Amino acid sequence: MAQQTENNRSAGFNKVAVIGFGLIGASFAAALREARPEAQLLAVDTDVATRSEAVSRGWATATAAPDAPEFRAFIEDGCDLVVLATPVSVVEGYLRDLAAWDYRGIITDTASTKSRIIGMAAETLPYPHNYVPGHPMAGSEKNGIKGARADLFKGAYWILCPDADTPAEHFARLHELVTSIGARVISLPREQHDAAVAVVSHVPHFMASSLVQLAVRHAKGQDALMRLAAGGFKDSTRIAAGSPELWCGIAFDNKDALDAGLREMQGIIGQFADALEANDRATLTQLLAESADARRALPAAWVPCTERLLEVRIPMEDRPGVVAEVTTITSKVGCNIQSIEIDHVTEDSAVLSLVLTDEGDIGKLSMNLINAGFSVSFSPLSPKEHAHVS
Ligand SMILES: NC(=O)C1=CN([C@@H]2O[C@H](COP(=O)(O)OP(=O)(O)OC[C@H]3O[C@@H](n4cnc5c(N)ncnc54)[C@H](O)[C@@H]3O)[C@@H](O)[C@H]2O)C=CC1
Ligand SMILES: O=C(O)C(=O)Cc1ccc(O)cc1
Repeated sequence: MAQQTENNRSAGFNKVAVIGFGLIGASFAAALREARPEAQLLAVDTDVATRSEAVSRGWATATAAPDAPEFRAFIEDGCDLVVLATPVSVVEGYLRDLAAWDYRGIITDTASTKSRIIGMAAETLPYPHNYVPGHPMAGSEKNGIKGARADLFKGAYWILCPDADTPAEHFARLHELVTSIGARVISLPREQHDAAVAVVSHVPHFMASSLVQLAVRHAKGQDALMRLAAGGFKDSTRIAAGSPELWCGIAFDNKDALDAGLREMQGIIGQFADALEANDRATLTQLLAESADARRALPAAWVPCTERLLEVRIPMEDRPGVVAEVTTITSKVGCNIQSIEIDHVTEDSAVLSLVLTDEGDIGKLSMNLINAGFSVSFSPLSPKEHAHVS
């Protein structure tokens, strides 16, 4: 275990380029600088003021304009992680640069939609398996480095989308990185990502924006109306203040799922309106009660539990895609992977070792893994036994 832990520590990233140093890129960099102060961090951004603020805040060890020779030199001289945190519309040029410079390190991104960027990466990158799509499910209505904070991702979910070609070590390293900045990883199949976030992030944004539209239309000629907007209105519309350009880009990158979600919402609003029109109190109460129950059941802020840990060991001889399959099954049943290690047994066989916190349905996890053809062994682990957790 001591050797294993040592290996995992040395697997931390030492030279990281963050491209796009706005709300998300700069917040990630700030968190990484706290978690791993010894790592070099290059901030790449088109905006001069952003670059100078990146250094003055201590969130980058160096900066470069996209066309500066320092950027290429950093990539070619041992950069081991590139994080793409620009709007998706400008990502393609960077993928081309990385391909032209024969970059062989890991690439991830933070984009709110995945299908377009995944398509570009598959077409452009010579080593597409080195690209592991990512998406932090945290942010804010502010944009740019001015809105960035080192604690933005604390307690947040961070989606990773490995696939059958993703090397187990890449996933393990990114998992360690994401957990080191206080976020928790959810593994999601690539093809499910955009439809899933349409429902929980993109449709809600447009609903918030619609609510504000409604109020603005009624406020015309009624000066006091907006001042009456109380807590409830503010709670449900905060995100509507987000960047229109960013959200227009997200909408068109996820056009079909967003369109379907908005039309479904029209139907749901219609159900409320119909019940009201029909004086149907029972239906109206029923709809409200269903929503209230589901809203109350949302988990409170997540605090990692490291008291009762469980180790799951899964042999992975000659089988591609084990990490994607196993981590997706784990996320699906609500279990949380605290850390992930690969113990190499022989040259072509290894054991995937997951340490789980005591969340989710372990019974279901075991059943689903066995049904998927894995042989699994579970054993309880005390925090002391698992040095990597602390
Ligand atoms: N805003 C949010 O709450 C969240 C955003 N995201 C995603 O993260 C990505 C970044 O979003 P934000 O940080 O919110 O945007 P932002 O607008 O705050 O930052 C974008 C940064 O990229 C820079 N930039 C623009 N074009 C560039 C180029 N060609 N080369 C280099 N830098 C360039 C801008 O100067 C700015 O500093 C987007 O893909 C977004 O969908 C993901 C989760 C949450
Ligand atoms: O501001 C908030 O609370 C958000 O939910 C922000 C957000 C915006 C875009 C994403 O892709 C993910 C999260």
